[in-house]
Amino acid sequence: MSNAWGYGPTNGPDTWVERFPNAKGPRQSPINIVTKEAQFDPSLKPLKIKYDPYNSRDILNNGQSFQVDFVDDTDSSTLTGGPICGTYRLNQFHFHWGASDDRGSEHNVDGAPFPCELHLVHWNTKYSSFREAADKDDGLAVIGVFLKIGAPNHQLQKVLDALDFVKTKGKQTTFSNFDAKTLLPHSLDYWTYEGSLTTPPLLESVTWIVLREVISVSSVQMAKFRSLFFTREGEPQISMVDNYRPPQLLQGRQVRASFQ
Ligand SMILES: NS(=O)(=O)c1ccc(C(=O)N[C@@H](c2ccccc2)c2cnnn2CC(=O)NCCCS)cc1
Ligand SMILES: [Zn+2]
Repeated sequence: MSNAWGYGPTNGPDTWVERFPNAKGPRQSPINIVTKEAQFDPSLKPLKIKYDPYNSRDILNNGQSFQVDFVDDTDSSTLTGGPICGTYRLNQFHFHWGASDDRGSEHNVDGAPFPCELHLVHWNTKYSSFREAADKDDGLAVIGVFLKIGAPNHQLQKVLDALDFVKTKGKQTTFSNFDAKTLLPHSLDYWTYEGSLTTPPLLESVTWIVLREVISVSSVQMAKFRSLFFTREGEPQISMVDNYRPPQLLQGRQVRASFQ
């Protein structure tokens, strides 16, 4: 039975609560980040990111986005420091984007969306696997990076060139030797808050780390994202666009800033 949830008119974010009651939970993501209300926390440590290109394995169209999966059976690609305790391993990265450049990100900043948002997904090694960590309060940490229309991004282009081989749901191809660190901006200043997965099962297990500095993407490159399909080969084609959940209620949560 195919994943019933999606981003269409009959299975989109407003319908998810029917099968995934977490949708109404107290720590849902994404959110709108009101920069003036984000309090600087001097106790927050700098992010320490160590990614080994050797761990990148394949690229997959999972019918909601495309993701680059990493081998995560050792501590060779890890996130430490920042707001988290202990060591989190990189499991995958993926993106969310719009049908046009005026929307597409999941988090908003001062009420404004970006055309695209990158998520680098990590799990806490105090648990034995991503799946075991996925439903624990401190199980996951996701780094969010906004993409803004500008100069072509040559590191991103390596990922986009592989999309020709994963056009439809379920397609995957080898994607080795990719250094995910090359997708990060120079500054690792961030906002952080306690939230959730932004897709079903919407588990409230994510420490969100949203970078303040954006990376660039050209309009031509955005068109490449939009050349993918939600649907399987041979099915009536539905373009993979607008695969983002809108901002959710803060419900009293505090957003902290690592910078003044
Ligand atoms: N957008 S986000 O960064 O918040 C995010 C990060 C990771 C996951 C995820 O790994 N989800 C899978 C999962 C498997 C086992 C336990 C729990 C969750 C799952 C469940 N059904 N399908 N998937 C695949 C899936 O959703 N992959 C992530 C694609 C992002 S659109 C989802 C969202
Ligand atoms: Zn995501």
